[in-house]
Amino acid sequence: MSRDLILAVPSKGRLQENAAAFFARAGLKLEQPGGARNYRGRIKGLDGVEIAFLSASEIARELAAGNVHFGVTGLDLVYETVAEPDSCLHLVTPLGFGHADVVVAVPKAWIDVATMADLSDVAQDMRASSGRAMRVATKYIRTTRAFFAENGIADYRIVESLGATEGAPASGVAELIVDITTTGATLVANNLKILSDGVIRRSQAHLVAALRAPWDAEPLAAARTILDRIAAEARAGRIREIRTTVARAAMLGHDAVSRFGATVPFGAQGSNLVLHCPVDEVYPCVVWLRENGAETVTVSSVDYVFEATNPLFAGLQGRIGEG
Ligand SMILES: Nc1ncnc2c1ncn2[C@@H]1O[C@H](COP(=O)(O)OP(=O)(O)OP(=O)(O)O)[C@@H](O)[C@H]1O
Ligand SMILES: O=P(O)(O)OC[C@H]1O[C@H](OP(=O)(O)OP(=O)(O)O)[C@H](O)[C@@H]1O
Ligand SMILES: [Mg+2]
Repeated sequence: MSRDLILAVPSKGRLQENAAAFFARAGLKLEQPGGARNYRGRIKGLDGVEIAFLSASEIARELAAGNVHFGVTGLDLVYETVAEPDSCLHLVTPLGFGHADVVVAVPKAWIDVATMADLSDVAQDMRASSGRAMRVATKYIRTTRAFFAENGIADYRIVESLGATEGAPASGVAELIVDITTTGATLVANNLKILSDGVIRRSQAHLVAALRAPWDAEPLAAARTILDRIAAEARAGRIREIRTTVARAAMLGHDAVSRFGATVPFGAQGSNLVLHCPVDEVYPCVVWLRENGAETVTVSSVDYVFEATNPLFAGLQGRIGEG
């Protein structure tokens, strides 16, 4: 039996390119031998990992079943597809792309309807006047049921919609919709508005681990490598490296920690000072260094910051065995 770690990556759609770019930035180049129609791949130069190219919603299902160890998919799909995600999945880290909100949207023409409480009144009025249930078009069935129940709305009917959901109210298939939106352009084009308390979930792509997957020593070791690289890339992205030569370098380094949240990764040696400074604090830190006698200060981006500790792997390790 294969002892490989199986990593599921979107094979198409919005998340595909971003996912491949994300792993590449972490030094993990996904290889798909045989082209886009081959649904198995590897990571260049890293043994013990098999890539499964699947659709984003399939990835959520495969994670819940424990058929893959890691997967990249949207939180919207995780919560829609999996009954009790907290018991079988571990969210390793958000990935900073694939942002979309799952929302309740109604026709703009409903000027008196702005909140979920108003929508509850609509459902009652509709039942009273026509004897029919209010209809909600969506593919987010589990998500809709849970959110409507939380808001005390019970008298409605879901019309399952697998595409072009925003068109449902205009075509008379449903009164309102639950769907994802990113720019809002599709809602506007279809004369729909989001209820003020109708944002059900803010979603983005996550790296997710399956607690029920077979976490033998080999896949666990591969996970450590992958997460080491991802953590190093993420750390590097949050800082810039500041270099200068200055009198009292050790003391200034010490002060920079409390003033700017910087770190002094290699300690101060003589008058050489190297700081890792949070991106937003870089310029204030440079100004302060010059005020304290530094003449030339250089700032550069760093590709990776590897540390002895790996919080992403520690987080995963802490949960394995729960599934
Ligand atoms: N503007 C967006 N529209 C759609 N999905 C988005 C958007 N932004 C981010 N996403 C994320 O991408 C996920 C996958 O959407 P996508 O449309 O790529 O898949 P799909 O082709 O619809 O998948 P399937 O065919 O399995 O239904 C969404 O569930 C969401 O998490
Ligand atoms: O707020 P916006 O930026 O306009 O994006 C939202 C739209 O994008 C998605 O559809 P997609 O294009 O993925 O088509 P699909 O319904 O076939 O998945 C989603 O279902 C919305 O319809
Ligand atoms: Mg889509």
